[in-house]
Amino acid sequence: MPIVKNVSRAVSQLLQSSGCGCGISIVPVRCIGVSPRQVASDASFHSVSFSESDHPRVLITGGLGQLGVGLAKLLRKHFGKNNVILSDIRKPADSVFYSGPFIYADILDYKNLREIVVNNRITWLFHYSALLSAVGEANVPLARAVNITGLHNVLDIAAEHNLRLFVPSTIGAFGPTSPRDPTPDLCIQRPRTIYGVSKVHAELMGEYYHYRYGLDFRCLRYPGIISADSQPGGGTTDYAVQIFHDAIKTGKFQCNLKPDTRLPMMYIDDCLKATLEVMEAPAEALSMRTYNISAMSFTPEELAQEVQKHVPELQVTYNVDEVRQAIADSWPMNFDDRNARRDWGWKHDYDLPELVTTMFSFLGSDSRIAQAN
Ligand SMILES: NC(=O)C1=CN([C@@H]2O[C@H](COP(=O)(O)OP(=O)(O)OC[C@H]3O[C@@H](n4cnc5c(N)ncnc54)[C@H](O)[C@@H]3O)[C@@H](O)[C@H]2O)C=CC1
Ligand SMILES: CC(=O)[C@H](N)C(=O)O
Repeated sequence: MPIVKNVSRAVSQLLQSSGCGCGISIVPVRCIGVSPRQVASDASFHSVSFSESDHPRVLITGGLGQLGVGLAKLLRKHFGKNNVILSDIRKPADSVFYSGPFIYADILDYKNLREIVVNNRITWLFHYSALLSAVGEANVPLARAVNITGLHNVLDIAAEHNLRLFVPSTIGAFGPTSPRDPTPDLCIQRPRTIYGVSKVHAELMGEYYHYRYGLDFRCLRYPGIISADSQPGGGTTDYAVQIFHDAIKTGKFQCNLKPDTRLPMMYIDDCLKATLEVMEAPAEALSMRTYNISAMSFTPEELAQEVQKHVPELQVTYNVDEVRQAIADSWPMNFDDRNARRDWGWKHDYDLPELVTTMFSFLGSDSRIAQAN
């Protein structure tokens, strides 16, 4: 197990430091055996270790989930196919495997992860591995391991190798005692899921490593993300993806949340655009290291009405899943993202009507049950 040495020295340095991460001589990040991993004082933390003319060398962890393949595609367009490595513990589909570099990476295996970062000269890391809200509640020990222990591994490797690190957080990082309409960046965060607790932990640890060790940590709190060509991984907002597939395949959709459950949502292109933009933003522009981002907010009933404009025959019924409903009832209804808009120019492209039109054009309206009949 990892041991943090020199605790008293580290604490006294922390208490003496101004909080900007400057002026710290040697910081033990994590020590194993006789090979302490250290971050030297003269490391250039706020700029990544590639020259301006070079592209970053990117690693995406947990890249085979709902968001990772799309992120790899976007980043490869910007930085070149071979500069972006997708990784996961699952076997990739042929289309993913042959679209660019893929590697096995278990974030719980510290040495393997470090080897990948070193051998591939990684400079930017997007840490997407996680267990989402509903699957997390179904397996708390695994969620704790992946979302918390895995994050610790990633943070230490990022600090040790001077990486720019992106870790997504979520609307799920808030709880029933947070202001819910709207939810600002800074407020009470007392989530009631292991997913939420682990994400608050990630926000705080990332910011702590930033102020304490100078780690270039960047974090966005994503709303529920809606995508056409990738499936959600077991969250509370999954219904908002499933409705499109069911509308097309069967013309019937059974929703597991109540019709009036309002949650912030976003189309995947906006989410990935924001992720790249915050990673490219100059450090001076970032007054914070964790930002809410927002695009739209709707209830299942409102989404169904918009979907019915495209599939008028769609029948929607409600069979509430108590676990998901309790989670959704504790989450923000609207997200206040004014800081992201002011600091680095965040602006979404998709509201509800554009989202629904885009989803149907992706999924192919020809195959709609309504038309097939
Ligand atoms: N999809 C959404 O609506 C939202 C996602 N996020 C965050 O964005 C990130 C990506 O989300 P999704 O792609 O939707 O998640 P997902 O659940 O679809 O994919 C997560 C991936 O992590 C991988 N994974 C699990 N254990 C691992 C391990 N030990 N080592 C390496 N990989 C492991 C899984 O195999 C899976 O492919 C997550 O951190 C999630 O919390 C935040 C808010 C909303
Ligand atoms: C909003 C999220 O973080 C995710 N989609 C979930 O529902 O767990």
